[in-house]
Amino acid sequence: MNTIVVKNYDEMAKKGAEILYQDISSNPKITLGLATGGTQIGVYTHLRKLHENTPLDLKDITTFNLDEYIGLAPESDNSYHFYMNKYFFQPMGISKKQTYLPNGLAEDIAEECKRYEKLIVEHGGIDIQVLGVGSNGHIGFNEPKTSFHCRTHEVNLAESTIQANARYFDSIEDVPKKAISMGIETIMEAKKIILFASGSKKAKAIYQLLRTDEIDADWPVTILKTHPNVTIVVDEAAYNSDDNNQHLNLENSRTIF
Ligand SMILES: O=P(O)(O)OC[C@H]1O[C@](O)(CO)[C@@H](O)[C@@H]1O
Repeated sequence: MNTIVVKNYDEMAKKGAEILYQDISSNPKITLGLATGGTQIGVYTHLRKLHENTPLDLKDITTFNLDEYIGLAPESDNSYHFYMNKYFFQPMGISKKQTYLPNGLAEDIAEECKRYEKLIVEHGGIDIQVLGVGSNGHIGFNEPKTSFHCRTHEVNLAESTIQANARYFDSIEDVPKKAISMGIETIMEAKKIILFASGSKKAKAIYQLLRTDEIDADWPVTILKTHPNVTIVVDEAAYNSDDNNQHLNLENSRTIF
């Protein structure tokens, strides 16, 4: 794993945008796996600025998102369809036919999950998967104890995830309790993974990833230790918890301040 530690959220976002800009420039037919959440807003904002300065050729890229809430229409301003249009697709000038997200309104969710998996395969798989991490260690919406072998599937969101996401909704009752998420196996098939984390709320998850040798279903993010090409861009607050300072295990990693 290549670990890049930066000062704060803004530095994480800039570094992340630079990496993505480089990867997209070197492969105009790239298939990107994309994430949502507060972590990625800065990354997408900086990527847009780089694109405005020196435009990328984006007409042949394809994107697949990690997840979508079940029961939210694409027009709902809390849906991940809405988020992606607002922060990425529209500002970058990416057309609808290049982008895929799970349909949270599908009548048959199991069928929708199969359809989504098939689409990914038909596009030759994901070249670069962007990930955030939940404070409970989830990747996509794969909550603690999810099988490492699952493919795109229906998820019951953990109570801590519902609480964490409540900040975007009028009330906690409005937060969806279910989602469709790419499975851990689906994520792990990406050729390259780049994970972003910022803030002390993510420190426990980052500790489990960087400072223990275990691959632990209680911390889904720990599966990334088995992927051959992972870059982690993390800020000091997410990297430097009290626990993190005690057990340094930085083999195979490179740290830049
Ligand atoms: O970036 P946030 O808002 O902390 O969310 C963490 C992660 O959880 C998710 O919302 C669930 O997929 C991701 O989109 C995000 O990367």
